[in-house]
Amino acid sequence: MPDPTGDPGEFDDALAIANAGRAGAANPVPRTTGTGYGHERGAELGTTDAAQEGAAPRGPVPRGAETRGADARGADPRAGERADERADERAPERPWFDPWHAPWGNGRHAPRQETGAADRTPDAHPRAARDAGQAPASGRNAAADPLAPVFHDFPAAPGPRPTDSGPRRATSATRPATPEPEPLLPESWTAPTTSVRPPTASAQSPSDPSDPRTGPASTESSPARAAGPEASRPESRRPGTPGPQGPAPGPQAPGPQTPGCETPGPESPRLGSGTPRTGEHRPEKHRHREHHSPWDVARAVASEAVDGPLEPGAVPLGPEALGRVLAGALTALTDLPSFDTSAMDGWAVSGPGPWRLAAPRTVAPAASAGILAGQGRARPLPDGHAVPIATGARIPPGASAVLRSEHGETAEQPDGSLMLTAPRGAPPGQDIRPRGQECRNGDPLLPPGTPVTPAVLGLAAAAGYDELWTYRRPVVEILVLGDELLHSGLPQEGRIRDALGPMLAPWLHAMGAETIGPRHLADDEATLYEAVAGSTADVVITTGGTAAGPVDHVHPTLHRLGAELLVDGVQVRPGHPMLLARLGPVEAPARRGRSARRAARQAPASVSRETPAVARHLVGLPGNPLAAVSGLLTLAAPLLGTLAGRTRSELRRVCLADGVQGHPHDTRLVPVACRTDEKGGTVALPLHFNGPAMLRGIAAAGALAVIPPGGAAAGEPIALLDLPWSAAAAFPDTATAPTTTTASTTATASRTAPTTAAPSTAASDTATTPGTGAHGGPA
Ligand SMILES: Nc1nc2c(c(=O)[nH]1)N[C@H]1C(S)=C(S)[C@@H](COP(=O)(O)OP(=O)(O)OC[C@H]3O[C@@H](n4cnc5c(N)ncnc54)[C@H](O)[C@@H]3O)O[C@H]1N2
Ligand code: MOO
Repeated sequence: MPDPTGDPGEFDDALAIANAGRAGAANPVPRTTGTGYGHERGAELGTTDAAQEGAAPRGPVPRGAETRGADARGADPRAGERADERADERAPERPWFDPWHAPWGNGRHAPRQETGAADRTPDAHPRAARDAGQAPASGRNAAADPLAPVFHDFPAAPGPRPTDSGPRRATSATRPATPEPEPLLPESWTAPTTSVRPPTASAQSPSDPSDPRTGPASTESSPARAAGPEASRPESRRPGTPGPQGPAPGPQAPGPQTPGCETPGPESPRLGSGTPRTGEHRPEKHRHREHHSPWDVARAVASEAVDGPLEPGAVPLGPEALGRVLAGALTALTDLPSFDTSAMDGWAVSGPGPWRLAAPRTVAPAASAGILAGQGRARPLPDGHAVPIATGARIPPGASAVLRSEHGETAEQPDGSLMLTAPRGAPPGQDIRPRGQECRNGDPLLPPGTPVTPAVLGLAAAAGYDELWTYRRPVVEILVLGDELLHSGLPQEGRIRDALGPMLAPWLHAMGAETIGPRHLADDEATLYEAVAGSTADVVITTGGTAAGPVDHVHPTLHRLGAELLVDGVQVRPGHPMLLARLGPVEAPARRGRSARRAARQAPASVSRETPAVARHLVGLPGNPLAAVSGLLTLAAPLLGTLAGRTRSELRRVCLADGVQGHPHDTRLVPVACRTDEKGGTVALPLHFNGPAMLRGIAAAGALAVIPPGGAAAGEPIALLDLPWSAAAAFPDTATAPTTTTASTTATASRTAPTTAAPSTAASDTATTPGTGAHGGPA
């Protein structure tokens, strides 16, 4: 996990390992310093316990029943595209690198030829240079450099590499001039809703299943279907529930991704509003321009492709609930604490001291002699008496305070009894946690739409829950396409390892989904058709085959299935061939099984018992691995976020530590690592190795920066797509809060989540964090 605090340490070590050191600045943040981004009243008054708990000072608690405490709760576009796309595939400057593999594209180096690089890859390994006796030209101990060549060098001094050899293309020495502005949302743009290109002849010819390179046509891991929860608890154990839709995920599209202030997004195009455009007779490059959706529009379309969350159900309080989203408010089922409780080991005392100890012969408050946690109601304590008591035990009726064991002195009296004295006294209410201090029965604790975290599980248990009413997790079936893919061992004979199969399932889990697969399918249209048509998942994710190559079967298959293309290409790099299609529905109850139907029947009255047939969707991810990640975050995450009931939030913005070249027309998604600059602000460091086929940058990243067409300069605030395992994604409020105080960072913390009025408990114990949904983070 990236360190959002910017504390260098293990993470930077990981970066260094990932990138094998770099001749350059030792610390990227200082290096960029000059780039301009600088552009019932408390019962525990005066006690340590009160301070610990943040309880408001409390006044005297009258002697009597324990319940009294309860009241106190108180350039050439094409050339530009290619150059830009590859600008960041470069290896950063490492003198031991073969010049073919040296960095380029930031104005300092000429681009390498595509073919040369692949052929000479082995030379690029640092070991090759070591073996050849080469030393880093800079004289810098690169191995000791904790900071990595993943970091961008832009802007940088122009000039070709003197050691460059082989054919080169000219590249601009500086960041390319911003191209003529192309609005992200052209007035004429409408969401494509038509079917797809007709199947090609090649696409229709079945592949040979016995092709040894294909491997098994359908290797399936054990399905992990969403089993509807076995709800068996009384309704009184469920939180109140919202309407059938639950918390409406905010429909707002994020604003245009222009550098600068966050601006509200335009009304996103509604599904079905588009003029059908097939462009089937046009060359691919022209068709592309017409069909491709602006990036933020594509996200909005994906988010709104479904009306709302999947059906809610009761799940036991435990791992099964973790990561789901509350379908109703979490309401306290009890006062907390549910009785006046001793906060300390010591003595419960009644009135001002000294006190006669009710348990004679006990100098220390031994367990056998006093009131222990877990015991029932104790006998009333008469005025002027004390009784040993343990932390967590019920305060006996009549007690006015708790005196800590270290604050009392006992002395034996001539009659053999023990007297307890307190040199500092025992003010009423001291070290008593009054009943209802944290909440009263019925108080709202968390709003619907709150993701279930470990802490939520703990709170729910404390508040009396045995199970939680949550939205069902979306089930995603992963279909990995590509005859060239190997599933173990080293790449060989033109075949490569499948990088997406191992990556997607855990990534989807981190996004709150359940998965089936990955299934590895041969490049064969019939196989793909059967797999998609037969899938019972809410969402099918395919990898590869989205383009127009001879074995790219996704479009023809969707055509055969009569699918409705909601997004057919996105103006984003990498990943522009990504797509989103609506498949025919599968009748929901049959699909979801008995337990889900039972859960639907047991829904609280406020929730519709009808389980509507929900359309299934297919997200087509391009085969290039980083392009697939781009598609995952652009299309799958918003769709799954809505299905899971997550609330959308605006993307946080963080200033770039370095400038990033932009694509002339398209949004770029560039892996970044967040760091703290010298002013204490969070900055996003663009990482190298961000080419479409590369995962090295993203593996060291905490987020993807959304770079608008034309690029972004150092110091510009840039929207981030936080990766689901980054702290910022999981806890967007906490992650962005500190940045509001720095000039170099802009935080966006607005929420569409419903909020819960904080219960009127003691001061700082009242914090209720609404809208922790991180849909807008990773989504
Ligand atoms: N004439 C055009 N060709 C291509 C265009 C274009 O606009 N016009 N776009 C390129 C871009 S950009 C991408 S991205 C790819 C997308 O192609 P597909 O989605 O059809 O993907 P494949 O062709 O199957 O694979 C592309 C690439 O990725 C490798 N791959 C595939 N699956 C995996 C995996 N699971 N793990 C690792 N690597 C994988 C595959 O071997 C290819 O190298 O189309 C371009 N072409
Ligand atoms: O880059 Mo493609 O953009 O490799 O999806």
